[in-house]
Amino acid sequence: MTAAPAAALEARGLAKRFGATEALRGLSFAVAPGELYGLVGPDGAGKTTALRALAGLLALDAGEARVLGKDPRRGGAEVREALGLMPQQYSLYRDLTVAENLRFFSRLYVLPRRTFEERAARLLAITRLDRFTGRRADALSGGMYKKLALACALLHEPRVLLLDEPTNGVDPVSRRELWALLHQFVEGGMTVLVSTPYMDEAERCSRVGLVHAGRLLLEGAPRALLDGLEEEAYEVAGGDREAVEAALAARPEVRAASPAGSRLRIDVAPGGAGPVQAALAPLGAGLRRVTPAFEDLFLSRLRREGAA
Ligand SMILES: Nc1ncnc2c1ncn2[C@@H]1O[C@H](COP(=O)(O)OP(=O)(O)OP(=O)(O)O)[C@@H](O)[C@H]1O
Repeated sequence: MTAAPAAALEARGLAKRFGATEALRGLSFAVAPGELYGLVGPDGAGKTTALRALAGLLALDAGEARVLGKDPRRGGAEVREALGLMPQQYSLYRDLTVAENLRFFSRLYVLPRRTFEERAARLLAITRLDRFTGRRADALSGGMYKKLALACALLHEPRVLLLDEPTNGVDPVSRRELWALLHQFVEGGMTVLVSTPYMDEAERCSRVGLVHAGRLLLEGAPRALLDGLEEEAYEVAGGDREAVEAALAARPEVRAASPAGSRLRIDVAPGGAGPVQAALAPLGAGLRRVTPAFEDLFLSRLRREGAA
């Protein structure tokens, strides 16, 4: 008997170059069975390339990908059956209905009819697509389209699910519904790796890896990561924007600044708010302390790495 692998998914020093672009530069992380792990990072960070490597769709230049302890390019049927993938551009048949798309994918997975019917009914119910089975895929909203893609990717009941930016281009209500679905699957014992460019989604994962330029910047449980943030976050309101930005740029305590609607959000070195406030007061601007978010954490770590 072989022992079960400790990690459901493992990326060990993944490296991949496309021409002059180094998409992955030694990316490593592991996802435990039953975990909801978020790979969070901006566009171009290497998230899609990492997911493709784990799905066995990519020849790596260096490093190893493992799914349930197996090389996904050599694991054959065992890996194929265990793994579900929802790529960013999931190719549903746009001129087929919701029900026809599900049936098409069930044939790909060679599911017996009874099994298909039971699973499709359950997936349609939990995605709340059961009222739209006759609607063509090209007439679905962005959120409904993603949910149908998710249902198709789940038809063969994978133990491990890879989702590439499932909430990209989806309205806030559908985003929340998609995350609720992922939590349900994880409660049912599935391992889920999800990539997202939205920093605010990091808090919905049991563990996150912040990715930038093909490497992991930071990894951990969301709350613990935020608690470990050294900088204090503030919002700056009032004053002439240009003058305020110039004053902030001159303050060494200000470690990062980014627009937040009509305001500015800044990360300040511990205890550094006093001098910043003093510099802003003559300009008619002030500071308000806010709860740090993942964006603050990301910017702080980028700056420390000398990448921002
Ligand atoms: N097939 C390819 N050919 C050339 N360059 C590629 C290819 N795939 C990815 N890249 C490049 O590798 C880098 C990482 O891309 P990747 O798609 O993995 O990032 P990402 O984090 O998923 O972001 P996005 O949301 O923009 O896809 C980018 O600079 C991208 O342009």
